[in-house]
Amino acid sequence: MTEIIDGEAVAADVRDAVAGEVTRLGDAGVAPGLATVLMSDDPASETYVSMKQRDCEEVGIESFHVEIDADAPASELYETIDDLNDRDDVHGILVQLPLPDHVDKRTVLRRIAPEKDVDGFHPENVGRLVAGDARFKPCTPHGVQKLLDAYDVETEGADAVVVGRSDIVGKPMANLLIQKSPTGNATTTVCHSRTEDLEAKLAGADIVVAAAGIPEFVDGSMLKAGATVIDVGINRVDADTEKGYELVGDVDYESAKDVAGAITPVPGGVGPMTRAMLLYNTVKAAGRQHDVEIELD
Ligand SMILES: Nc1nc(=O)c2c([nH]1)NC[C@@H]1CN(c3ccc(C(=O)N[C@@H](CCC(=O)O)C(=O)O)cc3)C=[N+]21
Repeated sequence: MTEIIDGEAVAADVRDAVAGEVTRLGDAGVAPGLATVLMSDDPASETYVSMKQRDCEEVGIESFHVEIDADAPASELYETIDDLNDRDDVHGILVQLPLPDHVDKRTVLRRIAPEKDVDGFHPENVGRLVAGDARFKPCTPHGVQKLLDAYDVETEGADAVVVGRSDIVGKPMANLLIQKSPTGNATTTVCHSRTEDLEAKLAGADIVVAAAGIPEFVDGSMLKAGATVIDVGINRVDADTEKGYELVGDVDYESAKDVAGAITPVPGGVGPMTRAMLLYNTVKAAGRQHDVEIELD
């Protein structure tokens, strides 16, 4: 029987643990705060940011939201970041991606104080992750790690294939999987758009992390029987539904679910975990900024 990996349930456990730490911070006189910055008219981005605010409310984290006109000059975003960097009540800062074309992402990500970079995208934090001394693990790969751990998926000695090489998911995911740690020690292959024979790479994979951003890119015929399949894709495709779209992953769920040993659904898999790990990083950030020990593993 294929196990369906319940991201909502594991995320709820993470939120419970985070809420406990919010209480501990409160006892120490600290109210953890997360700032979200949205500079985009994209409806999906708006949805994600409002979900993050709702999550904060649920666990008792203060949330602050700044919206910047998508046509505004980049300087407006820089000034916003500088202000948030200086504020004592803001412990984490998330600038929602993607940004408009006239705004240089690298410059923006470097401007966020590394201590408040709860996405883990600042080059200093990327470097620390690669060096095995992460300050903040990026939320999506960290969430995947938590899912694997919650379902006792053995990574040590496993052959893992990450499909996708983005800075946000593919690269940090591969890094975590190869690290010397109880949730690492996997032999990891990273595939991408220029990979010659994806099928051959996937055929031997015990763990597949699909993060290519292409709807239903991986299908069941490519998988090894019993593989653990983690679907990071959250693609909105046009459909005859109330909203006018439906969410599909990077994995063709119907064909994959009978071959896989365990699989994450979309929605309800990795997405809720990404949001939960953002709360986790925010509480960690607040603890460090106020010298309060945070007990989250
Ligand atoms: N600076 C930055 N940090 C991010 O972490 C970041 C970002 N920018 N830009 C966009 C992506 C995307 N992302 C999602 C997180 C959760 C869901 C999520 O919870 N999805 C639900 C369904 C959501 C729905 O119904 O539309 C699920 O999969 O069950 C989706 C998307 C974070 N991102």
